[in-house]
Amino acid sequence: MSEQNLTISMDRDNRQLQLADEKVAIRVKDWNLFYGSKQALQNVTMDLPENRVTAFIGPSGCGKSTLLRCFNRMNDLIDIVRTEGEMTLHGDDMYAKDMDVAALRRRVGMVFQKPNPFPKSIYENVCYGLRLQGVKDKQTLDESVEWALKGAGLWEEVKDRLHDNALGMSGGQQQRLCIARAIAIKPEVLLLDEPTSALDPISTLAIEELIFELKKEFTILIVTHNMQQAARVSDYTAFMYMGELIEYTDTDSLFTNPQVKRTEDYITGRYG
Ligand SMILES: Nc1ncnc2c1ncn2[C@@H]1O[C@H](COP(=O)(O)OP(=O)(O)OP(=O)(O)O)[C@@H](O)[C@H]1O
Repeated sequence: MSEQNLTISMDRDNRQLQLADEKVAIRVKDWNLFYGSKQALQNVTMDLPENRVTAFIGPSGCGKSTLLRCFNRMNDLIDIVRTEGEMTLHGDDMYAKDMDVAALRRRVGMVFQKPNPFPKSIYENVCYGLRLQGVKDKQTLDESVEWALKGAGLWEEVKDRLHDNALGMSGGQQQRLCIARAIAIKPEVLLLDEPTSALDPISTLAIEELIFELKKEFTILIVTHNMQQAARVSDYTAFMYMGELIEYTDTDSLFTNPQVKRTEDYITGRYG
């Protein structure tokens, strides 16, 4: 585990903030990403703190999801993608030639915009990753399913119907199930890509409350279109524009006292 202090840096104007009490989960240095000849991320440098929620905001197409997908190498699945720069997870080079990508994805779990449970029982959805890892012991599986469903705030609602098909649940329940499935294998980092955009306000509130609880155990990185949501759930916020990290600081400062005009224009609704 890295004991490095967190440095939030913005090279463009040489402004640096030191948050001495934070530990770094992911360190990104001079990161570039190209889709073919089109550059989608430009010289992104940032440290992402452990056991905190960091939100990525910015107008459509600014590269939020592309950057999030770099953290578990999901972009490897796209042939035309090329990357440059450094990315480490607790000190380990995530893009090293000998990095086992499946192992990396166990350390960095992901939840997508639309809930995507498997057409299996609630129980089997949650223990899917553990079974893949070869866990067979029923008591271990039972305990993990209960732990993950409690962690995802779903246990009381489903404990009497664990063997029902997950597709019979509401959208909000399905998304919490996907969170339970992701945390069941105890990743270090949880990536949430607009996790509430397909949900109603009540389910959204449940997920936001959950995020607050989950950061006690996991480092959480969330992409959201919704600035109020970023302000409500995150400790730090990164504002991106056209593939660049424009401003990155604690959420209160970013929303109340942005240092860059482009950030101010965005959060005050002048564009986006
Ligand atoms: N698979 C792909 N192939 C080519 N270009 C892509 C691909 N995925 C994304 N892009 C381009 O990369 C840029 C960044 O897209 P990305 O989806 O990361 O932005 P975003 O900020 O998450 O947008 P949104 O908020 O609309 O989801 C856009 O110009 C997009 O068109």
